[in-house]
Amino acid sequence: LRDAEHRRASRIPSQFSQEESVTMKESLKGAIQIPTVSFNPGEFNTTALAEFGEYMHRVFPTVFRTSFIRHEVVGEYSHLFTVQGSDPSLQPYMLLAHIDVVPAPDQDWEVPPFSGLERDGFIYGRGTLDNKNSVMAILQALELLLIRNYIPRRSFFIALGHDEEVSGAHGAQKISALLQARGVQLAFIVDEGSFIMDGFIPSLKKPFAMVSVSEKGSLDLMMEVNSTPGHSSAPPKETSIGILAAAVSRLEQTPMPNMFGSGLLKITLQQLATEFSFPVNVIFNNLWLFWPIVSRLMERDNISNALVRTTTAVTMFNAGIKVNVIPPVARATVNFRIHPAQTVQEVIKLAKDIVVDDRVQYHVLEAVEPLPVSPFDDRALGYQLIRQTIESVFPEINIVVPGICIAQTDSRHYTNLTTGIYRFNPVYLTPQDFSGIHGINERISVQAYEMQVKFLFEFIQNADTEQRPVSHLHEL
Ligand SMILES: CCCCCCCC/C=C\CCCCCCCC(=O)N[C@@H](Cc1ccccc1)C(=O)O
Ligand SMILES: [Zn+2]
Ligand SMILES: [Zn+2]
Repeated sequence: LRDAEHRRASRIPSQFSQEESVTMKESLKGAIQIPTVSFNPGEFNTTALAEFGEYMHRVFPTVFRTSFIRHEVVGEYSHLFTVQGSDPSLQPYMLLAHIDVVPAPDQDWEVPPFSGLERDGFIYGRGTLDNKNSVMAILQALELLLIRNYIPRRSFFIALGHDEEVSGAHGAQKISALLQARGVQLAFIVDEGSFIMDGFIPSLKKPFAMVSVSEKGSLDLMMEVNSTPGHSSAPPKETSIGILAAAVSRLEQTPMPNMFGSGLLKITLQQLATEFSFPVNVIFNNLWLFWPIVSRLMERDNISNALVRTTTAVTMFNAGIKVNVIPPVARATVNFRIHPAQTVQEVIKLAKDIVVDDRVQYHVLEAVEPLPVSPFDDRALGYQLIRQTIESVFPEINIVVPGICIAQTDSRHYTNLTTGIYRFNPVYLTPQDFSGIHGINERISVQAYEMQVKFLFEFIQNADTEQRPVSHLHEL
């Protein structure tokens, strides 16, 4: 008990000076200005990635000169930090983020995407939400803690991948293998993949925090139709293009089954019920009765639809060689995002059953099963630490709920090291902000970024506990 009291007394308050606040936002702007773009698997801006490594040394000097922090470059441009805690009996955890960004053509942006310009309290640029905000906030929080002479009790790792946007094969996958070879097992991981949701449910005015405890899988299915080439003046009834177009159209017109009944979403909505007024609260509290209506309503919007089913997106279509030649081959690639209650094999079978055309051949280009659901009960240390930290840093947030990440994250490469994978960025996100991720005018407010640093500053200290924190939010 004396130890607990001592720790409480020696806790470092998350207050930053004016000068520190200015420095942290300027450091983020500098990070945005380095165009660490991933174009295709194995095709990166290596000059920018190397520059980013040097930049981290420059803006976080204390992190790099601290004796109990080991820094390693993995896969040429990814970074692994091992922060040695003072108590080896506590199982380590890991914070994840990625350095690379998707391309951003200048066109349509209000400010150039790699300018890091500040306008009306927002920092604009590619990576401000996905995911240089996390890279910089993690290291910034650690730098500020170290300056205040902080020594962690619990060891932790920081893994910064350089190719998340094109698979993570050279970064996260290599770091994962390295840690496995060292016999590391983690208590939990925190990665990107969810936010404090603001305005995503029309009848819910108050924001809520969603911590994603699972993530959808994916399947890139290439469909191919071959036909005999010839002169276009005497065409066959159907060409390879026509056959394939009809096949992909059938896929688009026939959504995969609604999995609302067998998913985590029911728990998400049940836990959210208290936030709604009558009659929605009654409906969400009695989903055993109302789930057919709710699941239908969720299909209406693209984002909530993505939560209830495996989605089908025809993303590539290539065919034809000349205006007057019957095309010998037509190819289309369909990107399915697999609901956690389904498997890759089930989705392939469903797709074939929808197309029902023997002339179509199928090639699996890439397939990833959905990730298992990480524990989110009262004993789940990672989940409860996130919840506790939200409670102290964002006291205005009434509720923290478990959810599903509709995209994929680098965390999928670390399932060998832990069963506790939590995806959460402590940043408010509106549907408009969401459209900036991989879109145009991606931005973060200066205040939101400082709150993210504050969250991590608190979280790292909270993780020094040996017990799971007691949850005060949302008692069932
Ligand atoms: C009732 C609750 C409503 C809540 C609505 C939830 C809305 C979703 C909001 C935010 C989710 C943001 C996720 C951001 C993470 C993006 C990660 C990403 O883009 N990953 C890539 C990885 C990848 C995969 C395959 C090839 C290359 C890259 C991706 O998934 O495409
Ligand atoms: Zn990302
Ligand atoms: Zn991304």
